Amino acid sequence: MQITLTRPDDWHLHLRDGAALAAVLPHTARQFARAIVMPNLRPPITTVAAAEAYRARILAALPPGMTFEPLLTLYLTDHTPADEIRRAVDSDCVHAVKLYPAGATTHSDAGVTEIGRCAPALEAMAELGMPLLVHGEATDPAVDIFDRERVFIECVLRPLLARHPQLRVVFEHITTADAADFVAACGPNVAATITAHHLLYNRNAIFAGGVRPHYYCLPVLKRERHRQALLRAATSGNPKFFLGTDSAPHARAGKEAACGCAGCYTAHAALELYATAFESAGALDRLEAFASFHGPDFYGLPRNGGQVTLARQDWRVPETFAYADDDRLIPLGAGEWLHWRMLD
Ligand SMILES: NC(=O)N[C@@H](CC(=O)O)C(=O)O
Ligand SMILES: [Zn+2]
Ligand SMILES: [Zn+2]
Repeated sequence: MQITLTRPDDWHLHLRDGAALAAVLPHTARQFARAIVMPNLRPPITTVAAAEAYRARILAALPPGMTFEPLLTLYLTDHTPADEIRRAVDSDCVHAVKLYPAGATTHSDAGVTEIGRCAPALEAMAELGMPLLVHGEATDPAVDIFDRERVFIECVLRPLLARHPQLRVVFEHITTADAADFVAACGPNVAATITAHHLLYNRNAIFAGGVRPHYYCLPVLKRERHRQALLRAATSGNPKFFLGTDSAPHARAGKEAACGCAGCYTAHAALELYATAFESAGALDRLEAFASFHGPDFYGLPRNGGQVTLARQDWRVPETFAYADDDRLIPLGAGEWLHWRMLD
């Protein structure tokens, strides 16, 4: 059995830089025509000039013969000027601006401390139609980690949309029924990405027989009720929900540590993981729209030409991949069997 899809895109991806970039990029470029590339480097990508330089490094790291279009993003700070938004709109390179609440996740320390400080940039974005991508978690350490997304909706996102009703927003990597319901109830200017791992796993995966750092990401996996709500949203056919892997590579030493980094690496088998999730819901026929149509339609970009084929075929995920810093990269599902395989 095989399924053929219009070539998909990844609307939320971490490619890192340098040797790490060179290690992970072929996995994504093999499956996806384009990806929205996150700006949380050190230092973060806060200007169009920095985004253009990063785009050139990504293209230079692409193995000969592969094609891939990186869609860059700017990292919003308390001080992003409206002029930088105008430059981004005029560029062919930058397609969105990313809100990291300061302290919410990996490399977010330069992020936004108080969203009110971003009013000039947000007004320009609302006026010019530049999408705001949101890591939606409350950062008050008193808020329970499993409640951070829900609290963010009420304390930040709902008031933000009330102040800027035209603002185009992608609520990234949603993890709760609350977020899925919120997005579904908003106007067509609000959409969401959903990762494969949040469709496949609930929070038990982090603690199955012992602590499993490779299942630790942010926002953290939630309880089964939420996973089921995400699966319903992803397979609903609603164009507000689309594919964004949040594939977030970290060297093994950074993950398997007393204070391990947040992020799951899924680029090695992204489509296979999504196909597994959609099949579990009896909705393989909805995968193409989620993976290949809803994203470009929201971003106002053309859908891709070309196709990819997935075959019902058992294969074992490698235990590790080569990475940077003389270390290895542990993929999600390392050493486990998958039952779908993308054909070359
Ligand atoms: N998702 C993660 O757990 N980590 C991401 C950052 C992010 O997307 O929040 C990373 O850059 O490692
Ligand atoms: Zn995030
Ligand atoms: Zn991410």
